[in-house]
Amino acid sequence: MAPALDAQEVSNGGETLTLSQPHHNWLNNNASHRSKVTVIGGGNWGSVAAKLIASNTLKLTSFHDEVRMWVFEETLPSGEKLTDVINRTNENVKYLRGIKLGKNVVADPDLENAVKDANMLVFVTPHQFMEGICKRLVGKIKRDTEAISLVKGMEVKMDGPRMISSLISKQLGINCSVLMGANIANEIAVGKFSEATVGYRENREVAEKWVQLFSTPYFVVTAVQDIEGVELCGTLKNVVAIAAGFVDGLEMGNNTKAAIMRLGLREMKAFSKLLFPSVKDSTFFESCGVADLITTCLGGRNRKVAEAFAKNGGKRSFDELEAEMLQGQKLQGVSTAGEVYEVLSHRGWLELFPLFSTVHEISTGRLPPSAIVE
Ligand SMILES: NC(=O)C1=CN([C@@H]2O[C@H](COP(=O)(O)OP(=O)(O)OC[C@H]3O[C@@H](n4cnc5c(N)ncnc54)[C@H](O)[C@@H]3O)[C@@H](O)[C@H]2O)C=CC1
Ligand SMILES: O=C(CO)COP(=O)(O)O
Repeated sequence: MAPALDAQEVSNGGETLTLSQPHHNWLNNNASHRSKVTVIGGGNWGSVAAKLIASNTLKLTSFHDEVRMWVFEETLPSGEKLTDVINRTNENVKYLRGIKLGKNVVADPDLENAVKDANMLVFVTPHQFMEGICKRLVGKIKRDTEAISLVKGMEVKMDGPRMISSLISKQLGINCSVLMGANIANEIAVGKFSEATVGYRENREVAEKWVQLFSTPYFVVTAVQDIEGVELCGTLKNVVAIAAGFVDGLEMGNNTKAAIMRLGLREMKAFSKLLFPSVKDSTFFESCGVADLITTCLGGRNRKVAEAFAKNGGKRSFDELEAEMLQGQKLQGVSTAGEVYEVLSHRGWLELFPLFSTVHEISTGRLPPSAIVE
């Protein structure tokens, strides 16, 4: 979390705001104090996030135009490097083919170089890579940096579950907000309307700066002071989406799928509140809650691969189906189900969460897909 240094009062359109020193620079439109944004992750959602941000940094004087995007380097079948192709064509041909990112997006394969001038970091990679990325960034981040995590997932350690925003905050010593919502990346990439929720811990000014950076007429962002609630919604709905995919694969129909979504929402809420009693009921009615649950259970990648898993009677593994169907994109629901299961069994809560635990047991082959409705 950013240290609360000497509080200052500044005037903002007649309203007096009290700001801590690290955030003061953000309100200063002087070119030397413009905020510089780096997106860490160049996958499907990472590329769309960079595109949204880059359309705004060109218009808003409080940001540098250029948006750096750290891309995990890979060699394409043509023999070219992915970052070279992105910088030459302005397209992420592997993860978001056919969409121009904006000329001010610069792909960078060097993580340290990508963050060296930034004071706003947007984390958006599959959650399993976040621990390694954070380790590489220790000591490389500017002091007054603010972060936001778009990553849906969590970690489980010996001392219990840890949300990705806390991993970032603790490892890097910076404040981290989250942005989650009903956000299927391919739809936003072509300008179809959607909403999103920023979750923040304390500082409303910081949250508003993130809202400003992401908002477009077709991407409407709202901020709520419930970081754990927002992040747990985004994380747990992926487990429910796996269950919805099983139901689709078994051709059980819409009523059954709606029942799965209802039970899933109930378990999402119960689990979140058991872990963090401060989580607010109202958060489940924001885009990050019920709306993300619905869109992912209808049109997400977790649903799609789980449908194929159930159609194959569980005989082909998720890893195999993921590699074949998503071509490098990653599922989060199967590993999240495993992480949730670990928390549930460790705390003796398995019986309280039949949907979450059954998803894990089916995904690991201990139960058949039909167990989802038993
Ligand atoms: N795609 C979507 O529609 C949405 C995704 N999200 C969330 O955003 C996060 C990122 O998702 P996407 O951008 O879609 O990623 P993705 O599913 O496209 O994953 C591929 C990314 O992983 C990277 N990668 C592969 N191996 C790596 C390694 N060893 N180290 C670091 N990176 C590596 C690839 O370079 C690529 O950037 C996930 O938590 C996801 O749940 C959230 C909302 C929408
Ligand atoms: O999080 C998402 C939409 O908000 C995307 O979900 P999938 O990873 O299942 O595609």
